[in-house]
Parts: sequence; C-alpha cells; structure tokens
Amino acid sequence: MGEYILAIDQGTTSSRAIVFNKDQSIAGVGQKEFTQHFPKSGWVEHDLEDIWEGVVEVCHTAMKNAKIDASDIAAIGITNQRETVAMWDKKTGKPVHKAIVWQDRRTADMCEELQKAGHEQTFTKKTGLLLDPYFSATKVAWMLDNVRGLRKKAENGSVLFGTIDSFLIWRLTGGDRHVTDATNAARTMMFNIRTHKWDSQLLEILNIPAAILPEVLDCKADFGTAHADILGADIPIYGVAGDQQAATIGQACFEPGMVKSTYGTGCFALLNTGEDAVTSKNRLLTTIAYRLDGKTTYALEGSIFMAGASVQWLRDGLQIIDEANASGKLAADADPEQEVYLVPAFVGLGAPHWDADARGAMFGLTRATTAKEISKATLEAVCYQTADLLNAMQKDWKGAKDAKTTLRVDGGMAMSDWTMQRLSDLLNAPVDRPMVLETTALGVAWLAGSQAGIWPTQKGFAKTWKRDQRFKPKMKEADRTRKLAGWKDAVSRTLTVR
Ligand SMILES: Nc1ncnc2c1ncn2[C@@H]1O[C@H](COP(=O)(O)OP(=O)(O)O)[C@@H](O)[C@H]1O
Ligand SMILES: O=P(O)(O)OC[C@H](O)CO
Repeated sequence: MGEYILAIDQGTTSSRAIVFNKDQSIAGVGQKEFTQHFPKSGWVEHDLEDIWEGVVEVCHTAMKNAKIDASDIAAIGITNQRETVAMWDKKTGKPVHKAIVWQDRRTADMCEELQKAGHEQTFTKKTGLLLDPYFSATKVAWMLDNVRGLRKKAENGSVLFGTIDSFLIWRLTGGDRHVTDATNAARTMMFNIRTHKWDSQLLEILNIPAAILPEVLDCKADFGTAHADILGADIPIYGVAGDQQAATIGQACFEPGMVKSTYGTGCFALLNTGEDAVTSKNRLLTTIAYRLDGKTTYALEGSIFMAGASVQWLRDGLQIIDEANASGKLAADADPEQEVYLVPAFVGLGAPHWDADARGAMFGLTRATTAKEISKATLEAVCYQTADLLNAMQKDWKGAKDAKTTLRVDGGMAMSDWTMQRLSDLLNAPVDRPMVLETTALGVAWLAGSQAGIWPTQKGFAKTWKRDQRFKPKMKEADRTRKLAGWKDAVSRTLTVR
C-alpha cells in the first residue's frame, strides 16, 4: 500500500490538490483557478464540468510535483467550499444546471417569505442556521422551481443533489456512491444537527423530495473508491469535511474552548463547544465541527464575507497596491493620528449583524488621508470584525470566557504580520500562527490518513501542531478602547436594520 495522502481542496476561487508525506509534510501541490459566473447582479455560479476537470488536473499536477504515482497514494481526503449546490442526472452524471455558489443571493425573497410565514425558529432550532440565502436549501428549491422538468425528475429519483464533495465523490467513484459527511450536511439547512437526519418537516416546507439527498457519513469513513481510469490507480476516499471544519481539524482545535479563524476570501471563526450544540443569542451559527466514530463535536461559527477580498479590492478596485503583501507595508506607514474606519459591507454584513442590505462605507476622511490610511483601515476592519465575533462567542457560551488557548489563525491573509499584530492588539489576546498555513488540506489529510491507519491518532496529531509565531498585544488600553468605540460607531451608522 502507498504511504502518501492526497488532499483535494475544492475552494470558491480555485481548486488545490496537495500530496502529503507520511510525516505530514507537503510533497507536492497542484492549483488551478476557475471562472466565476455572475449571470445577474447578486448571482454567483460555477460550471461543474470546469470544477471537475480542474480537480482531476490538479491531482495529476500534485502527484507529478511530488514525483509519485497514483499507486503510491494510500487514501484521498476531500474538503470543499460549503453550501454550494450541485445537481446532476443520476444516469449520465451530467449537471442539470450550473452550481449555485454560497455567495449567491438570488433566494433572498424566498428567505424573507419563509421568515414572514414564521418558519425561522423551526429552521434555526433544527439546523443551527439562520434563514439566509447563504445556505443550500433555498438554492435547491430555486433550481427545482426554475429548471424545466426538474421537479418531476427529482420526485422519481432520477436527479441527485449534493454539495461539491458529493458531486466529486459521485464522479470519482464512477457513480457508485452518493454520499456526504456530517459537516457538509450541516450547512444545507435541511439536516437536523441533533438527530443527524434529513428533516422531513423542513423538506416539506421547502417542497424538496428526499430522494435527491445523499447518505450522510462520519468525517472519517469509506466514501468509496476513486477509479483507476481517473487518477491512475484505485484509491479509497477516507476523509471528507467542509473547508472551515477541515481547518478546525488541521489547527487541532479538538478541545472545547479552542478557536480558529481562517482569513481567505472571507473569514470564518469556529469555536469548539464540545458535545454542546450551543444556541446563539447573538446570531452566530451552531454547526457540526466534526463527527468521528459516531460522536459529534459542535462549534459556534461566525462568518465574515469580506476579509482577503477587501485586500483584493485595494489591489483591483482602488488600484492602490500591486500585490496583497503591499497592504501591510502601506498600513505600517499610515499617520497614527488619523482615525479612518472602513466598514467593508460590500455584499452586506455577515455575523453577528446579518444585514444583507448594508453597503460599504468609510468614515473619518480628511484632506490628509492617503492610500496608507485607507489600507490600514481595510486591514483593521478584518480585525474589528473578528473582535465582534469573539465577543459574541463569549456572550453565548461560558466555555469561551476561559478559553484555555489563544486564537489560531490561518489562510492567505494570516501571512500579513502587520494584520496579525493588529489583530492581537485589538483582541487584547495572543494570536498564534502555525507553521503549516495549509490547515484546510492538512485537516482532511489527517481524516484520510488516520482512517487509513498511517497517520497518528487525534491526540498524536494534536501534538504535531507547531507554532510559527505568536503575536502578543502591545497596544495601550486607552487606544484600544477608543478604536473599538470608533468601529462600533462606524458600523452602527452603516447598518440598515438597527
Ligand atoms: N500578505 C497579505 N496581506 C493581506 N492579504 C493577503 C496577503 N496575502 C494574501 N492575502 C489575501 O488572502 C486571500 C487569499 O487567501 P486564500 O487562503 O488562498 O483564500 P481562498 O482559499 O479563499 O481563495 C486573498 O484574498 C488575498 O487578498
Ligand atoms: O472557499 P473558501 O475558502 O472561500 O470558503 C468558503 C466557505 O466554505 C463558505 O462557507
């Protein structure tokens, strides 16, 4: 048997494959961006054939770069952008529509109608989520209502629904398996996170036939075998998790009270709450962190829609930087006397506000304001938003108050020293950056590798987590208090629902 693990990370803007050595170091990487489709304002779609071809290509690239053959791989782990909806024909495997992406807001009216009809409590109680277009359910309902003949096919079981992991597994196994894992199921708004069943009451409200839904497995399980004609050898798929949950695992946040925050396109903070499915009073999400050997660990999640994407806006929109890294250098040179705030509500605000209609705003501009202060305000906004999430977590759950550990960070933006220092300053808490920033792929590689029996147990894996740098708070208390108050004021002036 081979001794390498292949992790497939199918993200929102690119697909990555990483071959891991037995000692958990990286042997080879493949990465490919794919086209984003914006057919109407607020709509975001992905071409599933594009995703499929890209994933197969990056797997081959990663194996080539690692200088190994498919037969050297012991197992595959799959992690994916969550909530995005795929539907395909059961016989041919052909998609019946482009995938509707998590960022897509087309079902905002549907969500409002469901709210008006008094269904929000029912959905939240059962799924831990809020009635928001972000999640899969209303996107599935939209497809059934809008693709000609689809509802009939769904009712007679000739089309299938899945999140991206399900779609990839269906293709990799040549249509043998229609499965997903508990973390992905938890993001669909159709799955009861307490009973671990697709919920018939919710399906009835949404008029979604149960026949289209995948079987839900633990994160470590036998998800089927990827066929030799695709990757070059028959390889078992042994691990699956949504990308933010995979990062929680990759950061070894296995103890209740541990929290990680991933700074990619958006930012997603997950707090391990152990066996408690904590109900938030502050509009955080209750979600499944992982399910191993039938035992569920829950998390509170805060989702921020714009993190690294705001830095992309500095680069591509305002064109005040050439590359993302330059944002920190500019911020470091900003005039400390200027109090400029950016509220990056470019696509509304996520947790804890969930204000879909809010739009971005900048406050405190003077004739002296330059690209430096704007850059600083952009990076600080991500830190302030994280502070809001962690405050909400502390209010929601007593276990978060005496969290034993510090915030563990990862994702592209965590490479910015300036931002991580400012984050620590504004949180007034240490921020730990690990050696391996590819925590998402690492998390799912651990699921697959330990299931294959060649990677350490959970405890052993947790011990391998290594810190690259700890950022400690240096800001004076008075400065922090003043700045946090300024941010609060800026947000309150931006919200449409107060
Ligand atoms: N040095 C940096 N400073 C600030 N932002 C950065 C830096 N490097 C990368 N980023 C941001 O991080 C994001 C990419 O991170 P990544 O984890 O690859 O995201 P995703 O998985 O969502 O595509 C980009 O939006 C980019 O603007
Ligand atoms: O693909 P990413 O890294 O932007 O993550 C997307 C999240 O899973 C959306 O919930």
